[in-house]
Formats: sequence, C-alpha cells, structure tokens
Amino acid sequence: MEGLAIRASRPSIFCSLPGLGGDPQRRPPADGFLKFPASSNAAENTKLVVNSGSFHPISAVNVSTQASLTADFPALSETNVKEERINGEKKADNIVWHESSICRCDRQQLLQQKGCVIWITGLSGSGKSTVACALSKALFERGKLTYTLDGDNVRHGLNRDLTFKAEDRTENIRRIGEVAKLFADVGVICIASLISPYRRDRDECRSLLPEGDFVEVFMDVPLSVCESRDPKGLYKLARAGKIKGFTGIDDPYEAPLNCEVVLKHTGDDFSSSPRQMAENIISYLQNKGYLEG
Ligand SMILES: Nc1ncnc2c1ncn2[C@@H]1O[C@H](COP(=O)(O)OS(=O)(=O)O)[C@@H](OP(=O)(O)O)[C@H]1O
Ligand SMILES: Nc1ncnc2c1ncn2[C@@H]1O[C@H](COP(=O)(O)OP(=O)(O)O)[C@@H](O)[C@H]1O
Repeated sequence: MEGLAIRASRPSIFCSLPGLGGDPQRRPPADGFLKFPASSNAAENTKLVVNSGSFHPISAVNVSTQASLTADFPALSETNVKEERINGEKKADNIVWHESSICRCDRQQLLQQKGCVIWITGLSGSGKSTVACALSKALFERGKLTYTLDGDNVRHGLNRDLTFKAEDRTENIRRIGEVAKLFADVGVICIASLISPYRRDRDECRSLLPEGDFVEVFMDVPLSVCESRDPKGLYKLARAGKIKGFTGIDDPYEAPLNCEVVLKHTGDDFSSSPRQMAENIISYLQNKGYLEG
C-alpha cells in the first residue's frame, strides 16, 4: 500500500491538529514528516497543513508501508527530526529512486545463477580468505561468476579511512554490506570475507537483502588454532601489547547464533581442508537453487 508523506517544518509553538495527533506542548522548531494513507486526498492534505499555521510544508513524497507509514496520522516527532539530520546537517530530501529497465531476474537468466552474498565471518587466522579463495575457484570451474570482498583488501581502498575501534568496524561492515548488496543485485555471487565481530552489524547486512540471499558462514576455529597459525605475526604483537584492541585478545568476537553454514575446525585433514569447506558451501547453494538461473 502506498501513502503520502508531507515534509514540513514546525515552528516553536506546536499546536495539536484535529486528526493529526500530536500534543499541545511547547517544543523547539524542527523538520519532519506528516504521514497520510494513500486513500486520502494529497491536495486536501497539503492545504490542511498550510492552513494549520502550525506547519510549513516543504515537499511531498510517496512512501510505502515498508517505509514505516502508519495509518494513524502521527505528527512530527523527535525521532523524525533525528533521522533527517546527518552530523547536524539537514539531509538532502530531493532524491528520487530510479527503476532500472532490466530487472534482477533478467540478469539471473543471463548469468544462469542467482545473486547472493556469502558472508564469511571468523577470527583473524580462522581461514576466511583461504575459504573465500577456494570457493571462488570452485565456482569459477562450474562456470559461476563470483567476486570477493576481503576485509583486508577493502581497507586499502574504500575503507582506508577506518580504524579498528568499534564504530569504525561497524562502518567497515556497513559499507561492505552495501557493496555486497549491489553485487548480488547484479547477479553475482558475492563473497564477503571479514572478521565482522559484532552480531548486530552482520544482522544489519542481512536485513539489506531479500530473505535467503544472505548466507552467513561461520569459521568455527578455536582461538588457540588461529593463534598458532598467526601468518602475519599479529597475535604475537597483540599478546605483547603492541597492537591494542585485537579481536579475540582484547576485543570481542560474537559468534553467530543461527547461521546458514558452520565450518568447524575438526583437526581432521579432509573435513577441515579449504577445498572441502568450499564444497560444503557449494552444496548449500546448490540445494537452495542459487546455481541456476
Ligand atoms: N585490531 C585488529 N583486530 C583485528 N584484525 C586486525 C586488527 N588490526 C589489524 N588487523 C588485520 O585486519 C584484518 C581484519 O580486517 P576486517 O576488515 O576483516 O575487520 S573487521 O571486520 O572490521 O573487524 C585482519 O585480517 P584477517 O587476519 O584476514 O582477518 C588482520 O590482519
Ligand atoms: N583449512 C585450513 N587448514 C589449515 N590451515 C589453514 C586452513 N585455512 C587457512 N589456513 C592457514 O591459516 C592461515 C590463515 O588463513 P587466512 O585465510 O589468511 O585466515 P583469515 O583470512 O581468517 O585471517 C594461513 O596461513 C592459511 O594458509
């Protein structure tokens, strides 16, 4: 169901409008949205807002129920105000979504595969990059198109401005999640390989994609094994206190609770080999129909 949102500014004295809700208390001036259901008359609603003297309309946009349109005419709220400001600056509001003339299913047909995101999470040294590499190779051999976004690599370019403090890791993951979503939309099997230590950040990335298209793969490898591998010598530096906030040492890692694939380190050469782990992921994709158009 579609609806109409009228963007408006509110002067310092806020009066309650019949049918629009709100309260008669004094509040600071602010911008926000007045939302109406699709069944109501857009011109009439705008007139009502103008005549109210309590709001100054700025623009009107169509919104869907997914954009949290509610049917009970909520008035401007502090929440609206917060969402519409970025670092204190007013967020651009003259942005319109353009539909493409070629849809996702056309691209799936062309590539004979369904775009999705394989999100590989785990401690440093757990084998994320190795599995990502084995997976892209095995899929390539089957004629499937993949692209890998490796945390280490993306931090050399797009995310070069980010550190390892919690909020920067969150931003790192958010950006990679958004880029991965674009690849999946193109029809590519996008392999994202990064520590992504926080459950909430991974769940945010999951929520960007249609149901089923986010395949979370957990490298379930004990810290002691990762530390004994230590290919870059980073654990040694972290233990010596020369790197602060190293995941697993003095920074948290939240293992997935409910992910699609768990690749458990067993110590057994065959089941723990990168090739076998890649095959496990491929079986999952095959069963879910991602390797056909
Ligand atoms: N403080 C700290 N904590 C964890 N890792 C660190 C840190 N500093 C540098 N490195 C190296 O950076 C790689 C992890 O980058 P990611 O982008 O995957 O990390 S995160 O998802 O933002 O947490 C990670 O690479 P991998 O070993 O491939 O996981 C490390 O080599
Ligand atoms: N399944 C595996 N069995 C044994 N060693 C592995 C396995 N996967 C990766 N390794 C080794 O462990 C080290 C870390 O692997 P890497 O893929 O770089 O991990 P991550 O990307 O999670 O940091 C590398 O030296 C790699 O050769």
